[in-house]
Amino acid sequence: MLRSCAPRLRTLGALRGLTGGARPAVGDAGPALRLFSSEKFIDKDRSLPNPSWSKEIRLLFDQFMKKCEDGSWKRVPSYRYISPQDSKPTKEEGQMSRARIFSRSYDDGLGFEFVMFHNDVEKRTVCFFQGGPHLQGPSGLLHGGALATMIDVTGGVTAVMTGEFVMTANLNINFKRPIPLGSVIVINSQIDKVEGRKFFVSCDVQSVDEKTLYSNATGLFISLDPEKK
Ligand SMILES: CCCCCCCC/C=C\CCCCCCCC(=O)SCCNC(=O)CCNC(=O)[C@H](O)C(C)(C)COP(=O)(O)OP(=O)(O)OC[C@H]1O[C@@H](n2cnc3c(N)ncnc32)[C@H](O)[C@@H]1OP(=O)(O)O
Repeated sequence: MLRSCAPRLRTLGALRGLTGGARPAVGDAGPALRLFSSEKFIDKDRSLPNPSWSKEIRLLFDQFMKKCEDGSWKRVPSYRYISPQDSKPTKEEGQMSRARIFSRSYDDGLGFEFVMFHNDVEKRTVCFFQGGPHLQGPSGLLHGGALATMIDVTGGVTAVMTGEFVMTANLNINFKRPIPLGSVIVINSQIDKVEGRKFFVSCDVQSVDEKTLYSNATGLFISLDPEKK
């Protein structure tokens, strides 16, 4: 039993390691950005343009990279693998060493293509997302679970950027309009309230021209209690 839990514990160790040991102060985005430090990952940064990106998402990427120049916005790096911990894995744990972050588990263009930008002063994150062909739900439309994943990740990043490592406790999603597969959508997420370890986040999902509200959502993210290892 303990053995079968080992890979999970190791992953949790890796995740806890993201905070670098000390718990950074809420509101300090410097340490928060270091949660995404490439030292912890064995992979290239996947939130940069690749040939599968449409013109539309590239344009949005370029616009926001410009906004990063004065430091008000920061691009959030994103990786596929977390660096393996310590010793050589056993055979059964070896399988786990192939673990990928779900939202980065597809090859370029087939699944979740996205980039996020965070504004620390406004405590909000914007995500530009292009859902690939392997994310189909109803014919020609994006699967609701794929959208839920992106809402979860965007909300989670918004909370994580305060400097805490959080887990999702609750998500409530209203699916208002279907999303054409392959289209680019904009997910805006902000922190509405912080109560102790609880981060209340809201999200809306819109078309690029802001004419269509595809979805709105609220989420509760809870930072891990150091007393409850
Ligand atoms: C994790 C992978 C991420 C990989 C990325 C790494 C690199 C990039 C870095 C960063 C990106 C961020 C993007 C992440 C996006 C993906 C996130 C996920 O998929 S997370 C997996 C799904 N979620 C779970 O599996 C949680 C399972 N649940 C738990 O583990 C616990 O329930 C937990 C930690 C959420 C809370 O447990 P407690 O023991 O610490 O806290 P208690 O004492 O139960 O609750 C504290 C307060 O919160 C309320 N609370 C707890 N759960 C609630 C709920 N569901 N609804 C409402 N209130 C709730 C309680 O009533 C309590 O409130 P009162 O302090 O008394 O006022």
